[in-house]
Amino acid sequence: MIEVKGLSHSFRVGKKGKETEVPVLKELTLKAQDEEIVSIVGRSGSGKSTLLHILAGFLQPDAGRVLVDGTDLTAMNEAQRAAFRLERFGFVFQNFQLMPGLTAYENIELPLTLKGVPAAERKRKVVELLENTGLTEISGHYPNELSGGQQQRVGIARALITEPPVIFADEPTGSLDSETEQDILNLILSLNRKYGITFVIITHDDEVAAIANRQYRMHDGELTEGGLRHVV
Ligand SMILES: Nc1ncnc2c1ncn2[C@@H]1O[C@H](COP(=O)(O)OP(=O)(O)OP(=O)(O)O)[C@@H](O)[C@H]1O
Repeated sequence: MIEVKGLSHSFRVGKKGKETEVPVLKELTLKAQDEEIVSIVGRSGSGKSTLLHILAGFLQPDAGRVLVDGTDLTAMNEAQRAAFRLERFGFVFQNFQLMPGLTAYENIELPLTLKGVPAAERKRKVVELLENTGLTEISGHYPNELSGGQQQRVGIARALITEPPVIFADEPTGSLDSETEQDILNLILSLNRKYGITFVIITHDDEVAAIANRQYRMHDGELTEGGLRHVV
């Protein structure tokens, strides 16, 4: 479970000596229970990316706490946060961020190789995940030989391969047409059900936000909880 309490952050902007403080996050409270899909919807500039960077431990807030299963991320130093992130969090990006020189298979395998997982275990895991994400047939293709939707499937599989309990997705369908968007949202829903992974989705799109069990709305750095979707 992720719990955010009293989270505030400002950026100092402008010329040296003449900087001004711009408050970006104002006393936020947020909760993401295990196995939930949580969405944070808001306009450009409302502070969503700043919040995501703090939740994932890339940025230290001015005030407040981020508790992940009771462990306070904000009390850790940078190295501790990086190690924690590697173990616990996966990331999905709007522009996929696949390695262009690696095939779909190799892109998905890469996090396991970096973790030092033995070859036989890597193969078993990648083959299984390729099947579960519908990618087996295109596993030998390079990113530029794939559609946007296929590239995002590979991006999602790569985030999943190390089995993190939480995946942060920053505008995961922002580069896709509406039909492909639906396809990727269905994949996220099915992976959430199958593996019990918590997804935290940042978006400006109300339709994307609507797949979440718990929906937050960000407006000028303030966050309000906008209702629960009851899954049947
Ligand atoms: N490193 C920074 N230094 C100064 N100001 C920043 C910095 N990062 C973000 N900001 C400012 O903080 C505010 C919120 O930005 P943020 O990127 O969090 O919004 P967002 O909702 O994610 O927008 P978008 O959807 O366009 O990515 C903006 O006014 C932005 O200019």
